[in-house]
Amino acid sequence: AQGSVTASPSQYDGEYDCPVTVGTPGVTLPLDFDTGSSDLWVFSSELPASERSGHAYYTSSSSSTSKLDSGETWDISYGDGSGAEGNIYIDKVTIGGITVTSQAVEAAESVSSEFVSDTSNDGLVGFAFDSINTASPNHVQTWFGNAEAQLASPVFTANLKKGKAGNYNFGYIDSSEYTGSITYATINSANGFWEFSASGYAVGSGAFSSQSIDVIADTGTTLIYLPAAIVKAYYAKVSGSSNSASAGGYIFPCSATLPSLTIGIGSYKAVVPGTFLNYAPNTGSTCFGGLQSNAGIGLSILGDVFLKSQFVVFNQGVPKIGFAPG
Ligand SMILES: O=C(CCCl)NNC1=[NH+]CCN1
Repeated sequence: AQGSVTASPSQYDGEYDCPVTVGTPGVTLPLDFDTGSSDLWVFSSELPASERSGHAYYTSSSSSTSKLDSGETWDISYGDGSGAEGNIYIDKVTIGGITVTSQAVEAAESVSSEFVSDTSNDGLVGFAFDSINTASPNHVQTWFGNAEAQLASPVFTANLKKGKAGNYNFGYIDSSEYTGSITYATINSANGFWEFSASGYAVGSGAFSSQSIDVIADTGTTLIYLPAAIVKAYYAKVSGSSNSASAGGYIFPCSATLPSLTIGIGSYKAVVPGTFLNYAPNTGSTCFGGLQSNAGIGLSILGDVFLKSQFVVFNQGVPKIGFAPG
């Protein structure tokens, strides 16, 4: 089998949400596909009504195929401080025409304020490795982990776009979605992430600095977070930029022309256009950068600002990750 699903950007490309059908009869929810986590959870009838407002949700008792995963709970916290927790049902989950008949569906009993106010999604689908799934006392498998047996190849691809719909594909690599060739990096999945070593960086037309940068590819994080020294070198080329405590990161005059950012993957030079690095308006005539320091995060993250400039292959079989111009 193979499948494909549309990925729709929220405002400012903050996240990319995809339709996922759960239960019988199916309820279709827009879920945030997240390669930085490994829980599939949904807004549910078990939430207080106040936390469900503005959201669609899953009602396990209305699904004839739902079965309580007795004794199992989940409780997740994300890098941005948001979180959710609840209990678990086993039910049917279909994405892009591929159905997993016994998927652990983590039903939310409580969600943090970030999720209540983010009405773009009604939950997340984690596409990282099972080792960081939060279900307890037993891990549950990701949807992709369960779907792999149906796929010709243990791969999914991300073809995210700036300001318009893109897509995720499952089980195949569509050569019409990229140009040139795909360059792969070996994945170290010890921390449960799609983690690899980038080979260096360049700012605009400047010299490429060869250095190993430990990063994760994370569709669930909006921006790019790199070591402070690299970020400082980037904004040194943006006149009027400053690292603003009140804004929570680097800002600059919205009239600034931003240099591109090149990230090395092996010998491949992945270029993020300067326009992608003006993330969104801040206050007044200042704008907030799509590249920020990883200080306090503990690792570097290639989030959507980077990923939407590339075609990305996530191969869980090896594991390895591949990049090509989108
Ligand atoms: O939590 C992280 C960072 C892992 Cl280091 N990414 N995934 C995500 N999902 C919602 C907000 N962020």
